[in-house]
Amino acid sequence: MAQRTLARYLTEEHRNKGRIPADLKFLIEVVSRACQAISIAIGKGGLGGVLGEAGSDNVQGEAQKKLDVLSNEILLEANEWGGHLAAMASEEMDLPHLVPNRFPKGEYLLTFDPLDGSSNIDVNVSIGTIFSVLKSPEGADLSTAAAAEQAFLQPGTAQVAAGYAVYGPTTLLVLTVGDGVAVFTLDREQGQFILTQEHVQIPADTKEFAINMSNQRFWETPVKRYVDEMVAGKTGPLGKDYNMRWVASMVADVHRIMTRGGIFMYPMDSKMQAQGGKLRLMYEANPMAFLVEQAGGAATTGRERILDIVPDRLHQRVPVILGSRNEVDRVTGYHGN
Ligand SMILES: O=P(O)(O)OC[C@H]1O[C@](O)(COP(=O)(O)O)[C@@H](O)[C@@H]1O
Ligand SMILES: [Mg+2]
Ligand SMILES: [Mg+2]
Repeated sequence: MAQRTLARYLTEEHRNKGRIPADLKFLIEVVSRACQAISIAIGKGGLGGVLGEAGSDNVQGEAQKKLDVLSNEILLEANEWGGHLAAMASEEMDLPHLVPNRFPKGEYLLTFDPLDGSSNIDVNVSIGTIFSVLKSPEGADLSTAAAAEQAFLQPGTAQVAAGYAVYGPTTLLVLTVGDGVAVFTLDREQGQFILTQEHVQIPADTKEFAINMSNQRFWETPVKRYVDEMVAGKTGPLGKDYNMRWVASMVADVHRIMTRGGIFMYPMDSKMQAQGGKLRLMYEANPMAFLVEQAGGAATTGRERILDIVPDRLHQRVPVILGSRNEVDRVTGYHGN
């Protein structure tokens, strides 16, 4: 049987199922080509001069790596002439980037974390790109970058597509257009993403959890209780032994959960109370929550469904608990919900 490329999958979603308009299909293809370019840059590593610090800070006060900056530029450049977008927003930019007037414009908004897992770049561990697509609201003020921020402030339920690329031993693109989750593997010789899995389902139960345990003393009581119970294993109230994994690249941790289940938590803690959490809503939590729900899992902050949050700013941070449904429900229940 002929290989199903990303382009073919998207054409089927457009033509046969009527799920996505042609514009969205082309936009996703452009994003996928940018991810291919990022994958190639990463593959060169020290030979390509892409490792190390950029010598600058982003809007969140985090030191940027060369690859954070390069990946951001690749995504901006690839998408601005594509003709399907009105504006883009990124972890690495204070304000939205408007598509310049010299290029054709479209009705979509794209947000991205160009390079996720920055602390893993220089140690050759899996990293990724996360993206989310929204529609620009009718009559949105896109006259200036500052005014455009408002157009992005839509809940995750408004996403029309979301995905991530994981740059690991293989480069994968994991995508949802609201019709389940599909996984594409980059065939480097062909320069194409090929469909390798469809209808991804996250098992409802798991024996594997992912959390940065070094924050334990800062967690709130419900998360402390839940992790204590998992660590107690067979001798505790959950009655089974758990294993722990923490890659420290959200993309890689979420991908493991997509593959074999598990629960991922970057919960609220007392160090982060003022900033609202660690992970960013618009380009980390929302796209991952959309993907996880489409794969039958659940995603909450502990207190509410992530996709229901109405953002009040572009770089808003939120606590994140996602993965196997029964485990997410359990710890969300411990928060009194
Ligand atoms: O260093 P920590 O506290 O383990 O945090 C790891 C988390 O931070 C992140 O790296 C944040 O993403 P960025 O690298 O895009 O800033 C997540 O991917 C990951 O889950
Ligand atoms: Mg990130
Ligand atoms: Mg990043």
